[in-house]
Amino acid sequence: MRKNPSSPQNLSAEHLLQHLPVSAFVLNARHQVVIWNKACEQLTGLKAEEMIGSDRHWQGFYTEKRPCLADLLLDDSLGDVKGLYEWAGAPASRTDIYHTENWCPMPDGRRLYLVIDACAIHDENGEVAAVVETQRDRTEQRLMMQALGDSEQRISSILGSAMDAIVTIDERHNITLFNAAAARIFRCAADFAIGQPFERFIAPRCAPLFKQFVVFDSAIKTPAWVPEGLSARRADGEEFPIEATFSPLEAGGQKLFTIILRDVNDRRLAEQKLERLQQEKGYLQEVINDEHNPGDFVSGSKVMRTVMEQVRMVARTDTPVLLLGETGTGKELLARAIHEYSSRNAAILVKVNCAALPAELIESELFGHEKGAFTGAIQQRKGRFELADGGTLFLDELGELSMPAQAKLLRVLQEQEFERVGGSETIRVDVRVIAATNRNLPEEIAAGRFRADLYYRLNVFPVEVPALRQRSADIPLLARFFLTKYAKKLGKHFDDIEPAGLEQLKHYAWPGNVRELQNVIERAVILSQGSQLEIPPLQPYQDKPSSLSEKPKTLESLEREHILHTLKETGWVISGPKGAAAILGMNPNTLRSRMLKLGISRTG
Ligand SMILES: Nc1ncnc2c1ncn2[C@@H]1O[C@H](COP(=O)(O)OP(=O)(O)OP(=O)(O)O)[C@@H](O)[C@H]1O
Repeated sequence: MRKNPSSPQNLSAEHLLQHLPVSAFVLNARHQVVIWNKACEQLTGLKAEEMIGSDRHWQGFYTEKRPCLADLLLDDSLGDVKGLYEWAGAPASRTDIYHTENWCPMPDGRRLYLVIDACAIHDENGEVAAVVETQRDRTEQRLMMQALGDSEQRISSILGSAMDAIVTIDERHNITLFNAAAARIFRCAADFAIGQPFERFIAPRCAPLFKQFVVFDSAIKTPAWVPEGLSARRADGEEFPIEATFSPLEAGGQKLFTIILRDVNDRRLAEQKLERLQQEKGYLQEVINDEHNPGDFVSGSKVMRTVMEQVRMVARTDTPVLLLGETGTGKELLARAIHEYSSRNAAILVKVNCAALPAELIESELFGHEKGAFTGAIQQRKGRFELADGGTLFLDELGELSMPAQAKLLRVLQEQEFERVGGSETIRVDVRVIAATNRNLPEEIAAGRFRADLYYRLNVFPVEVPALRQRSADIPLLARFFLTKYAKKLGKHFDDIEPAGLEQLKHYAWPGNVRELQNVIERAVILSQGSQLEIPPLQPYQDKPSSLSEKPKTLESLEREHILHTLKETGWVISGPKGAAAILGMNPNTLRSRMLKLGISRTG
């Protein structure tokens, strides 16, 4: 007993307060502590002897001076309660108990979440004579609630961002949880779905199968994965195949089932898109590695300006274009220009070098193949026709196309549809075809190597690209264009081409056309030291005059001899600035395929 109570009634009340298992203190009307009970000593660490008679009771709960709930009640200033407490009940009538909650920095350094109640004691005149305040430590519960709230938030954000539909059902099969993906997949808001039987979202014919997986039996503890055979039904009635996992779970004494499912069509579409993107990426990589740039087409001669006019005109249509001309005249560059000037330029131009492909692979390259269509076809592959859908397909070296591939190509051109090798599905595409060849197709037709009907189909708009020797006005323009290009690439500078060299260029026959000129300039840029580009002597090109007695040689045998001769000169080096391809003015790949075709090999 710290204070002599004035009456036996008070004695028992004070005694009761002192031994109350709840922390409590009592203030008189002058805010002085009159009781500081044992539980309060324990909670605050402050002794009753120090507190009784003082107004330092706030020190038990706060590090800085501020009113406690008991002070607010005494001063009748409960209006301030909201700003001072983490949580406060609405101030009620004077006789009521006031309820607040707060994080309190205790004198021993702990931070406690206290539930604080206070109540006024009135004298016989109805004046407030004292106030009792109690404090209960609810830190653990508060932290638990916080952790629970956090994990609930985390779970709901995981559920919300999951790509798969996540649905929970109770024993009556009624939906209790329906995440955002479920709402998207089933085309139905969660508010609408929750409470509905899940059977509503299962294709009716699959309901019996569904029931087999949702068995509320406590012996079943592991999830069941159903990869196929189940179909779901969207809110609008549309059915779709699903793969799903059914997992039994018990939460809060309630038996539930969680169903995680995804639209298999969505997955298939995504896989197809990915595959297509990968193929396109591979193809685009080839295009990037290719140095062609349609913006860099040099044409100064009258004849080339006419060609360019034709190209611009035909570009606006979907007509097939047949580019005819010797090797290296710029046919591919023109094909790219046609694509760029056309309305298809947002899609890609897909090139097929018919000469660089073994005959048996051309069909699979053009039309794609199904998995297992032939040895090595380990997966389905789209052909270049499919890749070019919406864009342009450029068939380079058309004259090298095999007869079976010609027949297929003809069908695509007529019907814009085809089947993959080894497949039966008919695929429709919207493709504009540009073809190029340096062969004389009427001669090839006569020799039975090219289909006449395909020739007439493609020959709707033939563009003759003249040989460089027929447009000598272009030679200085092209030579200076290549000079700038290679000097920049090699970090060199030249004022111009030396006059004698330029004359030589103008009078040379250029059997390899622009490609050969380009190679000559590239080599000159590498070798020249002065301010003028020196052109090395060019070997005059002349066909060996065949003696009258000699049997006239075929074009093919002449070609074979010429390639063989060049290869021997380069020591069988094919690519690079000093390789046979550069000297012959051919693509190294084209040269390799010509060698294959003509049976030229080092050992042979
Ligand atoms: N008018 C031109 N302006 C700029 N560069 C050109 C021009 N014509 C051709 N070229 C360049 O010459 C090289 C050969 O051109 P391209 O590949 O277009 O010829 P092609 O006729 O398709 O040859 P092939 O029949 O051997 O496939 C390319 O590097 C190309 O960039």
